[in-house]
Amino acid sequence: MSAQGSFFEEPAPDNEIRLKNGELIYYPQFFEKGESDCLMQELLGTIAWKQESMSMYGKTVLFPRLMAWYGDASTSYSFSGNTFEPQPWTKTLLHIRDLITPVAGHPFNSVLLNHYRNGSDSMGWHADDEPELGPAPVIASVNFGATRRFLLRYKNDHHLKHEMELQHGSLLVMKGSLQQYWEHQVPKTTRKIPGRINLTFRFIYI
Ligand SMILES: O=C(O)CCC(=O)C(=O)O
Ligand SMILES: [Fe+2]
Repeated sequence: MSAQGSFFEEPAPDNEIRLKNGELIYYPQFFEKGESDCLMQELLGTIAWKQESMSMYGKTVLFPRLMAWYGDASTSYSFSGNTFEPQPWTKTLLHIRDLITPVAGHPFNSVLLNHYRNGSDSMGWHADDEPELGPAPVIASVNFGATRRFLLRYKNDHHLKHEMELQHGSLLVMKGSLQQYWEHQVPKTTRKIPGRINLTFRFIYI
């Protein structure tokens, strides 16, 4: 196809996944392997990882993963009864943020990090639809380490599903009305797998 032909036709990029009332864009190799390996080690060693707890039916339950919250000083974030005060940006987190911002086409002032230590660590069904994220949040999700399944289901019809495998060095941008209409999860697996780190860059409206 000539350059002119492709210019006028503007084919939808094949990394775009258009769901009913929501949109995903997946870049499987956003970071090359060597850089991904370095970033993973750097984040494992420098982030203030913590196993947080939530209260459920009057009991204190530990989240099945380690977490950390970084961002601009003004951004605090609440979910599952917790309010997280951000730690100041590290050099590595700013480096990653500055690479993904032009691709996501949206600024980010905070990042939630999750460390899934093995296949028993997981994240249950939820949508990132807290009011401070605004009505149609753009969320950029960066992945290092073990490939994990990422499942989506339509809130009003659980038969409507989408499944992806998020690999080492990948970037997934969630946008449009995805958080309003869809939930997502990272299920447990019995496979013997190494750890995985996920970073979700967000914009908190203050
Ligand atoms: O680990 C993932 O891929 C998902 C993380 C997530 O959904 C979140 O932090 O809200
Ligand atoms: Fe999420």
